[in-house]
Amino acid sequence: MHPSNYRMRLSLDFLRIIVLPSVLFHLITTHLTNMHLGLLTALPSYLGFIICCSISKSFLTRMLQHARRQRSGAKEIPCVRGAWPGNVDILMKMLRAFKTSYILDVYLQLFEEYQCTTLNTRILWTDHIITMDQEHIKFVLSTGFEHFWRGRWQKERMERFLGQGIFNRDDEMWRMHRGNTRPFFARERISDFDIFEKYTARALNIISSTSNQYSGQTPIDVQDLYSRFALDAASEFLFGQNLDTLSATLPVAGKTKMGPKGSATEDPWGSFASAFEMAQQVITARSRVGYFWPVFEIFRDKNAPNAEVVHRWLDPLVKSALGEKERMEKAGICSPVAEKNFLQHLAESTDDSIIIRDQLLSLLLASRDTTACLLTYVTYFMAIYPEVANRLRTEVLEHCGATGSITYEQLRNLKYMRAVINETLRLYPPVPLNVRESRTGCTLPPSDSTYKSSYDADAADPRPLHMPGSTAITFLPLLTQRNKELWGSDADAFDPDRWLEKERLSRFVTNPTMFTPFSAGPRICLGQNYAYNEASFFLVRLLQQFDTFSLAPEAQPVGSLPPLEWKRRKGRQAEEQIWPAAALTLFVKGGLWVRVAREAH
Ligand code: HEM
Repeated sequence: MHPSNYRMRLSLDFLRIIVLPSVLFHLITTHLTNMHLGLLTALPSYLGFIICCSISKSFLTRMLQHARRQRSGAKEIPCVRGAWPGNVDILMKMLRAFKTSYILDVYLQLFEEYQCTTLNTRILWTDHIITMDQEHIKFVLSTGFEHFWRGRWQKERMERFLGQGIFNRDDEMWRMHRGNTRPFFARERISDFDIFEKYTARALNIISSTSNQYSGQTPIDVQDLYSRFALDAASEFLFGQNLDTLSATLPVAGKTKMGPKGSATEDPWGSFASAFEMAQQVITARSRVGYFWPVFEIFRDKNAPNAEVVHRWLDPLVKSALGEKERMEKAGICSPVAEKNFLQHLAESTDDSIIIRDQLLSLLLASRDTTACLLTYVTYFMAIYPEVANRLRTEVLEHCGATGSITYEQLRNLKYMRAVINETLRLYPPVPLNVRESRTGCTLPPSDSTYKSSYDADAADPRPLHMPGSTAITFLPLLTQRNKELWGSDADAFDPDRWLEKERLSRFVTNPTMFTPFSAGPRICLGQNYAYNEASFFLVRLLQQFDTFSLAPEAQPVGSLPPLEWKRRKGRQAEEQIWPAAALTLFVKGGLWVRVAREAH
């Protein structure tokens, strides 16, 4: 069934779970037993039979899973035991926590409670695995790649927005996209910094004029600015046209409303950004509700209006690329791949405008929100740790001077800059959680060492674990990358030196999958080096011009400052001065409002 047809899927489930058992019950009572049910007894009897069928099916599935486990010598993934049937209380707790708790804390609490790093939440009797286990994440992404795919449920949630793009397809279609996209991230393409130079200059001009360079009085939402910078640069890099969002209306401190992620401006660009972000929020909300989300969208696909706004921006670009291709074909001109941009190359590979548009949108999503997130959190750290900004600036001035062009080699020599970027990606990975689905049942390797010395005998049991088939697995790099067992007792602290000191770095060198901000295995991020270059380039220019960054909490929109109760909790949340939140990618709720200035002359 096509993933966009979620209503049909729901109807078939209704038939399977409710209608079929009812028909069966009717046949049994009327034809086999000649029972006559009165009005009062009919409803509870039918209901009872339906529930019995579901319980029997669940029991049978568990028996089969047990047999498979016995055969493979694997143990069962520990299961959350809620107080209410179907773990409904756990579902309610999670839904509440997603609104007010620190990012992913609700999962961390479950892992701590059950003393394990992989758990089955079994909400509404449906297996759903969550993991922060480094070994299991490595298996899902890399060593056991063939056992997993994005799967039916994820496609169903994302179809209306991301359609047939690379993030929403598996197998043949994914391979086609990956093969088409990879050449555009070759070293020579991503080391040409002209595009970064152009858009960095525009973004820094905005900072200068908005924040009044020498006094830095006016706060600016840098998360919004970085999103525009990343999108404009990516649009020129990918399809040779600038979406020119840096020229559109900017958010104004104290006056701008809070959008789905950060600030929301009221102009055509604002409506695009809002729809783009809202679509991600809708997908996230669907995954939180789980398998039954279509029940809440029977009459209205919540992503239809968002997709429409976003498509309205992209469709003319696709049309023009297909038109250009036709003209070139008629004129008998065939230019080599090296001379084409990504959109032209995509148009060469297919005439299907929907596939082209979906892939274009996927790449815009990949490049805008992730890079903006990285730059936003680096700026946050420079604001709360001025010594980090000073050390960065000293390195920049030493290797790149105060002006002049920047080369790939110069960026490579900025060791402290790379350490700051990595440390930011460790604590705030732009993709903090992700989901896959098992194709068939398989065996996960034994858990990592986190709870090996636990008092809980089951946690210390070194056997592998049985992963049921057709089951979703949510993995949480943000928690793995803050795991004290892997990173040491100071795992929650921002300390770029852990990437520079040989002994501390050896933890990661001997075990690289404890740090996977760009994912791992066959689906590893294609834009990794592009992102490192872009972020480093931007930071060099930023630090050549400015040296002081300070948070402006009074400019944050109402409801976007961290709740006071976080102060009483352990870990980073106790000292957090912003509210990290996630909707596919990580962001700062309400935007990151800072004053940027130049004190030194
Ligand atoms: C700091 C910046 C970035 C981070 C942290 C990041 C992270 C990731 C992650 C975690 C994935 C795996 C997603 C999944 O499998 O579900 C991914 C995939 C991908 N990323 Fe990035 N990304 C960044 C920047 C970029 C940029 C700038 C581009 C392109 C302009 C890009 C293009 C892609 C593509 C095409 C994929 C899909 C790969 C596939 O499925 O085969 N990324 N990225």
